[in-house]
Amino acid sequence: MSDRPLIGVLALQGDVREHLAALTGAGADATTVRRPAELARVDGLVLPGGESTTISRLLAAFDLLDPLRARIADGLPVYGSCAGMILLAEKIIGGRPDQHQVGGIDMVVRRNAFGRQVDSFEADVDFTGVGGGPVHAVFIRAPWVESVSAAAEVLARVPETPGAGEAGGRIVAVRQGRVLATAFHPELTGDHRVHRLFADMVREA
Ligand SMILES: NC(=O)CC[C@H](N)C(=O)O
Repeated sequence: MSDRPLIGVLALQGDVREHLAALTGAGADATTVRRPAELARVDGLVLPGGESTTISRLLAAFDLLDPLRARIADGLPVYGSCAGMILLAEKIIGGRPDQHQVGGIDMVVRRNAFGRQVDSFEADVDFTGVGGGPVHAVFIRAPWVESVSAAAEVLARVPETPGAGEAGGRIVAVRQGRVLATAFHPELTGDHRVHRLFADMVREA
């Protein structure tokens, strides 16, 4: 693997530009992925935040669903933020009946867990594997992880502060092998440490 891996951002819907900028800031080459041929040439892939039902529908319409599942089974490193986390879950609560799961992490994720769009939520979370202090986590109509199997590693939880309410202690970052997911959006804060962690996972793959 070269020092600057080529990392794709799935560009069907969602905050694609922000992930491209964060990946570049994290020392990777970044490119958009919309077709199977583009998926085939990347060393890693980001599934952005956005709307998971829409992205799942477009994945099927663009003939990317099966190729993406196949590449993940083959060991492609993938990072999903928010809607991307939902897509990577084996099982979701609160999904639409026609919503497709990409899968990759043996976890159950609850959609829109923190409340409505207006109730976006921010917290500083300790993130295993990310040095340099807590990560400022921005949650926007975010999911949280209800449960993970022993195959998956919990990397971050919402701190149990009085203001956190029901969100306190919830799992919001998970890794299973080469697949990483966060319920929040590190691509929105200008802090590239989570993207650097992912770029390192791609270099190691
Ligand atoms: N910011 C986000 O990615 C929100 C995710 C969205 N609520 C969904 O269910 O897909």
